Amino acid sequence: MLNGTEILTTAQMRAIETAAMDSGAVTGLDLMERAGAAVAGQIRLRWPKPGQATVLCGPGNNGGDGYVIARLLHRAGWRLRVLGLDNIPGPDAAEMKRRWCEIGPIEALTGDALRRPGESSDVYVDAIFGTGLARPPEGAIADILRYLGGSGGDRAFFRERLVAVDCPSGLCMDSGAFLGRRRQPGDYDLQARLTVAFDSPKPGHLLERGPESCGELVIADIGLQDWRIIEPGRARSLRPPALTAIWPLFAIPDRRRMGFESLKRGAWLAKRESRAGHKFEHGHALIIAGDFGHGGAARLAARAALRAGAGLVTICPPRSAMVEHLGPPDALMRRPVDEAADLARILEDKRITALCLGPGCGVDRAAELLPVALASGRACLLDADALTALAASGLEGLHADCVLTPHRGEFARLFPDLAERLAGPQPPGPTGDPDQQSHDRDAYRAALAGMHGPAFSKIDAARAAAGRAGATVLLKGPDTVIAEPSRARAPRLDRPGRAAIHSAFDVPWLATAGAGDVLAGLITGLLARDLNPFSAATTGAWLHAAAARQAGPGLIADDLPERIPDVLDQAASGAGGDP
Ligand SMILES: NC(=O)C1=CN([C@@H]2O[C@H](COP(=O)(O)OP(=O)(O)OC[C@H]3O[C@@H](n4cnc5c(N)ncnc54)[C@H](OP(=O)(O)O)[C@@H]3O)[C@@H](O)[C@H]2O)[C@@H](O)CC1
Ligand SMILES: [K+]
Repeated sequence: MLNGTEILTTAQMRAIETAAMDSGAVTGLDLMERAGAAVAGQIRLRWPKPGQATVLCGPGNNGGDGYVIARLLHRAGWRLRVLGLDNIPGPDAAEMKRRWCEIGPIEALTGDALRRPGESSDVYVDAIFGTGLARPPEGAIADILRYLGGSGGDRAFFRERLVAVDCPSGLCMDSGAFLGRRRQPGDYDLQARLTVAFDSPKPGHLLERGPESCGELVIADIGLQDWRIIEPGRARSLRPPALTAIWPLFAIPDRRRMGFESLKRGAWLAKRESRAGHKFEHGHALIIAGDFGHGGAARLAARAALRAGAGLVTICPPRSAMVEHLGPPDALMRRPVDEAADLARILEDKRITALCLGPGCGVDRAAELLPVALASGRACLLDADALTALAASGLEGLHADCVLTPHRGEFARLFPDLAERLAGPQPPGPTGDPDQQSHDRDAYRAALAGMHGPAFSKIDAARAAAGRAGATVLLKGPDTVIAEPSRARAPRLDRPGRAAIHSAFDVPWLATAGAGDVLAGLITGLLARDLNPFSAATTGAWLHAAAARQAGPGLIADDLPERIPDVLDQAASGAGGDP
């Protein structure tokens, strides 16, 4: 069975919906009715006393959901204003529109109508665009979206009252970017109080602007689960390869969907921990440290590697910095490494299974040791200064057992063109000029080539980077994306490997000095234990945020490794649904 962690791209969602309808078991009308009922139900939960609602309906099926919501709220005693377009939508939305018209009028969906004095509502339902948004909103609709985002000075007013159907309109569900806008937080970006999405989270709910714009995210079950499984027992849906999300599930109301992949993996880790065995069966990790006075980063990494369950961990500073590492933990071993030859000698011991290079290392030292580390063929976690050295070497020597953990700045040093695409404006939408439109659409489609959605996403960037590096890439952030290179025998750009999103927007205190070093150590420990690079990176990211969640605000990086036993314990006992 699939679990609540799987996210679906908009293309996968459409494929599943089509498969369900083609089977004859449900109709599009059934699905739309369920979707609308889910949103109306969530509104009634939060506003138990019927009030006034304004429902804004767009040209497609998202608008169709809006007409259902209007009908169901009306039935529950709400006063309704429905604003819509005079287009002829697809058959399901058209039928829902017809059913609403038997109840009440539809006003034109214009900024003037929305702004009309004396028409204030308790709830505004944004059913303008959903997963079908294909290009930046323009004209009257763009004006409406800006107004809902606060261009009239009412930002706080709408933030309290806006309920988004499937997603806030204008937000690209494959990237979390507002189409046609700058990637940075912009003025008048829509911010909903509540977003009710259907069946599964989409990448856009979890990436970039998505989490803030969606507000509280509720995933509503609309009965599509039978069409999400190709092979029983495998959490894979339709091609392109599934994305998995490891994320805090506090917003998902259905507890049955709370068993999730990382929790299971945590339980598995803890189980392995309790299995009797020799320490070497759990691997041996080397953590390279830097000059005197810079050893804290490597010590944090070493402590984390121990907590992640590596059988042995050795920290390797230069001889002159040895004294800095003489304190606890006593479980840590120490060996000096002054130059590349020292490291090569240590690596003659075949029992060393992984090494971590970068935290507090210094760029020159990292550059000297990097070729030996890579040539050893051991699993390598490369972070911080090692990434700078790697960028200078043109990614030379990387192999499939490497994990790179760049933040945005390091990513830009390693993959400047991808970073530029990621930061740059979205492909422009067609202009309002009818003579220009077909030309613009072609240009727009051309600009989309090579992306999996309407905008170049962090997933696209991480996947392209992993493909280029031939290694697993973990692009850090509150919306960490992890991508592995294609596992096809000959790497193919059109057959990327797995990707995961780890959403940790709920633990802002994790952005603290040394936290990245702990993450590097956790992943190194897991690599040492022979987890494959993708699993080590995703599990490490989850452990890291779970430990931060346990520690709470006021966290310093030193606290993180100490929380790992509790996280594993809870995972093993199946408790702590919100690890
Ligand atoms: N998946 C499911 O299981 C279920 C999905 N359901 C619902 O369906 C939603 C998806 O519906 P959808 O595919 O009709 O897309 P939607 O978001 O309504 O927009 C498409 C319309 O907008 C237009 N358009 C696009 N961009 C534009 C622009 N910038 N400016 C102007 N127009 C623009 C586009 O026109 P076109 O590109 O064809 O010219 C088309 O007419 C989904 O989010 C969910 O709410 C539920 O009902 C049932 C279960
Ligand atoms: K919407």
